Amino acid sequence: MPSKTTSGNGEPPPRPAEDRTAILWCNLGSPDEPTAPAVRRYLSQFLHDHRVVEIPRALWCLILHGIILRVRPAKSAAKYRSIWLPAGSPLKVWTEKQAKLLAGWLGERGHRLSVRHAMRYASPSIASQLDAAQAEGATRVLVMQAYPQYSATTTASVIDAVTAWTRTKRSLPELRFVNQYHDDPRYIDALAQGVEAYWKQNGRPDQLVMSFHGIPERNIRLGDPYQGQCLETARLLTARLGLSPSAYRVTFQSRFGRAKWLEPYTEPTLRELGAAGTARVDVMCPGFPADCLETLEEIAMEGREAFLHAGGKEFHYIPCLNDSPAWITALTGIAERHLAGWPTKPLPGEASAQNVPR
Ligand SMILES: C=CC1=C(C)c2cc3[nH]c(cc4nc(cc5[nH]c(cc1n2)c(C)c5CCC(=O)O)C(CCC(=O)O)=C4C)c(C)c3C=C
Ligand SMILES: [Fe+2]
Ligand SMILES: [Fe+2]
Repeated sequence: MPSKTTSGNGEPPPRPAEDRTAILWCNLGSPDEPTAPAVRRYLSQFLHDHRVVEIPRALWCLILHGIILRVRPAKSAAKYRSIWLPAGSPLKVWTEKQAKLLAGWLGERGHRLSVRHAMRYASPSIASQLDAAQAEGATRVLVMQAYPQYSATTTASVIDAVTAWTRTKRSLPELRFVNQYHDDPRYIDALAQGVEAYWKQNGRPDQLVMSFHGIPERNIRLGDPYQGQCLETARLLTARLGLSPSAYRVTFQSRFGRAKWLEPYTEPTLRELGAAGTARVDVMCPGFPADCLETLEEIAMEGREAFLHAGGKEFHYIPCLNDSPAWITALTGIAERHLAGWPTKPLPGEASAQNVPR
């Protein structure tokens, strides 16, 4: 008869696995290359997500396959080509670098864990990175997102992708989600340091425009907290910078389709400021932790053109947080706060408990 300490075949029972933590650093994702077919694949996955477009399925598939996926890929691919880096899409390059820096900084602070970057659309997918983390022995996963402001269109969609993965698995890691950090003092400080450093080198503008990605206004009416969180980020940042209300604007960009999105829209605001004779405008995008198509092309190229063409004199684009030390400090702090209770450093007496010989 097998003893209580064997698994029934004479072998000792499986040793309780040591808990290992992984952080999943998630962003939106980019096409794999700046070509129309690659952009079509990317947009098809992105725009089939019901969190992103809430139009009834049958009607939306008609519009999507009949018009959008025929016309938009070539136009978007040309825009992607204008910002593409030798190593790939800026969004992907920065997101990967942020994950590596976060791993390094947490490692230097004594944490034993891994950090993987994942993309909601295209690659590397959330499912593939969760598989890889589990294959490495991760029993705990902290999901962090490159969306400081919560929106169902982005944050909830990442959570959907993680929970879709859990439905395919028998043995699940413990999971935690960071849903938002729009008012985290470390995030605000990282933004402020970026602006202050830029102004120290380049002088100050007449107007600072803080441009956030838009969403349909209807989503706000249905309870999405996104707009309020953007406004709170802007309030905290301008207070930290000591700006009076007449020195800045908060705007929303990247409108898609004909429905009413959050206003004021960025590009008309830039035209209005140019036409009103504003000599210099600086634009920053506090909701985007990494530079991407929406900041480098839509703001730094198209926005510049709109402002100058309307009569403005000087346009400056202040880069996103990207790999700034203040941002990696902020990410490290946000991660550490959410890791509480999941020891990633040996606790007094605990290290030996996991090494008791059997
Ligand atoms: C269709 C509706 C869209 C909603 C709603 C939306 C919300 C949303 N998006 C971001 C962040 C990013 N969006 C990016 C690109 C992008 N966004 C949409 C549409 C919606 N976004 C499209 C169709 C595209 C693709 C490009 C194009 O064809 O215009 C990006 C950049 C991706 C890159 O590869 O660089 C980011 C980042 C947020 C934060 C948000 C809601 C809060
Ligand atoms: Fe479809
Ligand atoms: Fe978007």
